[in-house]
Amino acid sequence: MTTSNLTNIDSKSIESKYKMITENVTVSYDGIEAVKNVTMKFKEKSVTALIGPSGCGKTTFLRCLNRMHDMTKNAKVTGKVMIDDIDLYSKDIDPIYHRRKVGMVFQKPNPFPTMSIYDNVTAGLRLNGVRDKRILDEIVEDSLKMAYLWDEVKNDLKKSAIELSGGQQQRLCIARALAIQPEVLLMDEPASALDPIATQKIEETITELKKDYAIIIVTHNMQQAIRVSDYTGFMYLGDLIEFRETKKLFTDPKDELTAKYVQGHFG
Ligand SMILES: Nc1ncnc2c1ncn2[C@@H]1O[C@H](COP(=O)(O)OP(=O)(O)OP(=O)(O)O)[C@@H](O)[C@H]1O
Repeated sequence: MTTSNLTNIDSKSIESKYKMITENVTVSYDGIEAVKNVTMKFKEKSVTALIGPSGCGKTTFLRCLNRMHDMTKNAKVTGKVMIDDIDLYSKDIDPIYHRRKVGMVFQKPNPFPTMSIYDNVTAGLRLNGVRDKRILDEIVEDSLKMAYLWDEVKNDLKKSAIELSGGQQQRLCIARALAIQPEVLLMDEPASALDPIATQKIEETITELKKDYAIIIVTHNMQQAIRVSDYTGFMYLGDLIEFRETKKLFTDPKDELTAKYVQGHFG
């Protein structure tokens, strides 16, 4: 399928200010393309959802946005991923410095199991040489507040992270990602391992975080995309089929495949 990605980008999106832009991103595993020529623009202070059937390339694409494929031996990425006009894949940049601008939250909560809540949040900072206790304390409080976990754990920061509930662990992982002060937050099905109440909390957290961040979220759950996102990209077999404001994509899809998918004809 060769749908032109650019023609299906909503014209309103193009006028706005973008935090991140991908240009013709292609990812192949052992020479087989899993993501094909994807061009997308991610606005500041907004949530963009990536939807599509299993295996369509959502996670593969998301992982390009912070160069996570650098660690996958059989993966090859081509194209550009621009953050504030700097190409993350340019040979002239320090990938570690720029990768720090992009935080990631995974499908399953993955706090460091042997560490306390406090140490989980500060792990990345300490790795980057921050030692000042006063600064660390401040960042712990700010990050946990941003992740809407502070009130539940403020008196228990030395408690082991694995003593938290699944939903709390996921919000701790969000706090850990925020502690290194990223500019973009990537979330790969952040609520799929959680119960409905924890899911609601994560969705509320996402809605609050978008006041400060560009958030890109992969989700299987179309209702979740409708609830939390401003823009949605529908992918199919590695192609970006349609990318528009969420409301429009779900109520007035331009592409027949998108229409079939959002109406639940295949999944
Ligand atoms: N490390 C890998 N090596 C080889 N092929 C891979 C690898 N990771 C993913 N793939 C393949 O790439 C394609 C896209 O996978 P990806 O996980 O990105 O899809 P997805 O849309 O996120 O799926 P799901 O919704 O099931 O998580 C699939 O065909 C998958 O089998």
